Amino acid sequence: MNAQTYEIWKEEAAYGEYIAQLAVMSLVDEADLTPKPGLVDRNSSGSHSDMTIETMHRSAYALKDTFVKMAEVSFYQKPSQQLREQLAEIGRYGEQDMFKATGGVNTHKGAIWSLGLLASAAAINGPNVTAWQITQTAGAIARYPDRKSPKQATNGKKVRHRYGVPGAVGEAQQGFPHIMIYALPALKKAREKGASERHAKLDALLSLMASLDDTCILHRGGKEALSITKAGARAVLKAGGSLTPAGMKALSFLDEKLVSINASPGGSADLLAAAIFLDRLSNLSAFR
Ligand SMILES: CC(C)(COP(=O)(O)OP(=O)(O)OC[C@H]1O[C@@H](n2cnc3c(N)ncnc32)[C@H](O[C@H]2O[C@H](COP(=O)(O)OP(=O)(O)OP(=O)(O)O)[C@@H](O)[C@H]2O)[C@@H]1O)[C@@H](O)C(=O)NCCC(=O)NCCS
Ligand SMILES: Nc1ncnc2[nH]cnc12
Repeated sequence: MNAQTYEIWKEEAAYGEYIAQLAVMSLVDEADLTPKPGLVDRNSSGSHSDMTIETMHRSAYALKDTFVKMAEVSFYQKPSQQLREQLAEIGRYGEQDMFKATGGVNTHKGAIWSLGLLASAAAINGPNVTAWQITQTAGAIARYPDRKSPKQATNGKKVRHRYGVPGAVGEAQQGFPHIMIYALPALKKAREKGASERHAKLDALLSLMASLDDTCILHRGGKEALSITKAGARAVLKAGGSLTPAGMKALSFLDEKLVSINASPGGSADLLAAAIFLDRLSNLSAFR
């Protein structure tokens, strides 16, 4: 390796590491955000009898190498069939690492998918790009088929077929509209109102829950659970969001309701982590 190649290699390795660290930090931030309706947080396990905050942390840290590898295979690439299948293979190994770290519990399967595509897109585009450019690139990768995908039915596949919703795959293929139209604007709006980071993230989560057709909720509780979730999240936002006492009361009511029907907005949680990742990447742009 000559000196110039070594310098390029060093910069790429550092940027891949930076992207992966941001991805892991975003997962940890999402897990730590409290109180979240129906989800694992620092106060409770929500609707999940098999997960705790420690499980979420272990899972997030175990995924660091997966995100590093996804970034590394993406430098100097464009969205392509080959890249899609390389990411899918790394993603499937990542799922195994997650199951090893959690004792077989599915904590972040959806997040490996969404954040994996965004980490790859971030590596393709390099520093100082907008969230829109990254989500568009990620969408272009997701539109290539994963020809080696196992044929067995997943919860998501069953639910997509039954209710005709786009699910995690459609969300990515469309360039993550729920992040661009709901989560990132909600973060911005709350900050403009002077909200703390915690309240801004809670409002971003609620804005996702109010509109997302979350296959995790549909699988566990069907259409009724999804309507309850969307209406409950809208009620919190209508009451002024997590910043106001009335909004917090409505949030606590929604949490109790979701736990009582065993509903979990796991898809919204994943998209919140993805929005935090994009927000950090475009705000920090500290990498030189
Ligand atoms: C392409 C895959 C994402 C597979 O997707 P598929 O639709 O086939 O379904 P699932 O296996 O069900 O996974 C989808 C997960 O995505 C999250 N999600 C749900 N709705 C949306 C949405 N509208 N937009 C974005 N994301 C969404 C959700 O993940 C969270 O929930 C999981 C926990 O749920 P829980 O009910 O507790 O646990 P389960 O095990 O599902 O249920 P039980 O059996 O216990 O009852 C947790 O993972 C959260 O993250 C959905 O679950 C992708 O997985 C795939 O193909 N991977 C292989 C390789 C690959 O391409 N990798 C990535 C390359 S970049
Ligand atoms: N905080 C959380 N609780 C439950 N499932 C999740 N999936 C992703 N984040 C989650």
